[in-house]
Amino acid sequence: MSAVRASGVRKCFTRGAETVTALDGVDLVVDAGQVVALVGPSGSGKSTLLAVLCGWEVPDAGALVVGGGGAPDAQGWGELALVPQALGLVADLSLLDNVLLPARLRGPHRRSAAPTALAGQLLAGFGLDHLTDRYPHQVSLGEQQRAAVARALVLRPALLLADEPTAHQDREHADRLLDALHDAADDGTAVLVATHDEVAWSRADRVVSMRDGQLTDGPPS
Ligand SMILES: Nc1ncnc2c1ncn2[C@@H]1O[C@H](COP(=O)(O)OP(=O)(O)OP(=O)(O)O)[C@@H](O)[C@H]1O
Repeated sequence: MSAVRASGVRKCFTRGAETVTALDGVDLVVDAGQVVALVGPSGSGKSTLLAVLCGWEVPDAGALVVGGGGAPDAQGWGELALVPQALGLVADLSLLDNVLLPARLRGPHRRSAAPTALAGQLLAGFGLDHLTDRYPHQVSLGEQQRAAVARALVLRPALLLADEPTAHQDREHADRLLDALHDAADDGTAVLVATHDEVAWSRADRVVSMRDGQLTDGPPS
């Protein structure tokens, strides 16, 4: 089952008299249980593609089906989760409360013990279990990034979009993050990860390459 089906997606930005074509007719399918690495040079359009897929940006043209259908920004955290490049942790919440936020927002009627247990496992696996009561500004950038990945995984979303999730990590922590993305895929999550990390490409089920807003299958030539 595909979690992303995009065809002919186009997105332009206007800066004064200049128009930037960030996405130029992008076709992409990501299936449940797959990890797809989205690679390409800085400025090629990777973050814009993730922004369109999560509903932060509206495409100018093309067809897009995310999850079970409907608008991307109408999907709950259980359907679509995001690790943005800027992380987006809530400054006034501890790391643990940040990670549990998707479960809280989902509402009490559907709350179960499962997210709490998974949050604990993720935080321990990412070496954050001694930092759970700290606020984001009291931990390192790499620790914040690992908390943001844990938050995105805590509901085992149908689709996970991750923008450079290993950018602030040493190799060992990066590998633990990649292990967690692949564990989620083994549980059925479709994972699309924009990355410059060649280990992430080598472990992905598929690599797609962006250049000047155009997407092709396979690693860059
Ligand atoms: N809001 C915006 N307004 C104007 N131009 C934008 C906007 N967002 C992105 N762009 C431009 O669109 C192009 C694609 O940017 P994007 O952020 O998608 O690249 P990227 O591949 O994710 O780069 P990086 O690897 O550096 O994160 C770039 O030329 C960028 O300057």
